[in-house]
Amino acid sequence: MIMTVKSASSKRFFSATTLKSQKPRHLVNMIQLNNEELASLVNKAAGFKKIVRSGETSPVNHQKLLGKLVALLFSKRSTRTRISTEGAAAFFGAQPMFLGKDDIQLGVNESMYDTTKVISSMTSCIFARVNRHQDILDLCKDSSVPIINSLCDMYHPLQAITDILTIKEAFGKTQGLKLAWIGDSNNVINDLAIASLRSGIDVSVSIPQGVEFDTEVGNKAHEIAKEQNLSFEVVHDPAVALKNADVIVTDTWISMGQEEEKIEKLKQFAGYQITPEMIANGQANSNWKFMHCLPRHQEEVNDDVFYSDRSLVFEEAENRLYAAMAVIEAFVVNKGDLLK
Ligand SMILES: NC(=O)OP(=O)(O)O
Repeated sequence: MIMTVKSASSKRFFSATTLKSQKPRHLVNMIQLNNEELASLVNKAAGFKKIVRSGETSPVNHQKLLGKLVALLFSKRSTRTRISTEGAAAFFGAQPMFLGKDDIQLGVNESMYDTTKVISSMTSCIFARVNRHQDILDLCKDSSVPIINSLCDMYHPLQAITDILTIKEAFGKTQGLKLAWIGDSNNVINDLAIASLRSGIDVSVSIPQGVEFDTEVGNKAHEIAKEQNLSFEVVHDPAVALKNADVIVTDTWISMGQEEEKIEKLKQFAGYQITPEMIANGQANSNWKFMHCLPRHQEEVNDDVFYSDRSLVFEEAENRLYAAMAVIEAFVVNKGDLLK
């Protein structure tokens, strides 16, 4: 039976329930954004950087989430993600609330479903740092406020937005560049590969023999590359990836929670430490720059590269703040309208 809404009070009820049942837009990974949306987030981040760097107070921005809570549901430790998301929340006038794994009932006394319902009922968004990608998907399913993936085993979208901003600042453009990844197959390169291709950057990923690149991400990367006449490849020889590269990137080989694999990983990654000799041997472009999302370990890059004037690592770390601001504005203040 179809019921028509007739009375004014019914109409009010109808619209209120419709509003409440509207699903928020979440930030899961770079696959879910289109090129324009990513570019808009990067431009927004650059705009916030100008505001913050100029020292100007920004009363309009500081009011946008005044009196609201921003939850940081973190089951893993963090320096950059925690500082940048807390800083971004404060910039918009919100109170950031850090909910570490020893702070709340989740996982000990309470299910993810109940926790999600409760946290989202009292906050304006949830930055979630979890172990499994499925946890992000579960949060998205049950949350009434935006979930911002703040790292899971598959993706790290806040880092990818940051990295595109950092590349754009360093080169004045993104189109026409080549990015070489020399390292593990992990959450950072999964999102960075997609974000780079969405920004007009060719991508060459070098991972050791025996390490697999994620199939779904690889397929999507090839699809975007084909659409945009770009190149995406996964190779096992760092010299192949480095040939004509403008941006050279790596990350830890031993992710949080995998510390017991260290000895095996060091053997598997022999020859993967980024050094000036490796870069010269690979014939990177003369204007090459180095990036690393941090924290860094000696085995993946030596000091001569990491602390050189080619290294963008600390600019990149600071840019995390502006990426988090852009994401809060787009997903929370503008309710998922990323082009606004
Ligand atoms: N790059 C990054 O996510 O750093 P943290 O783990 O310190 O947040």
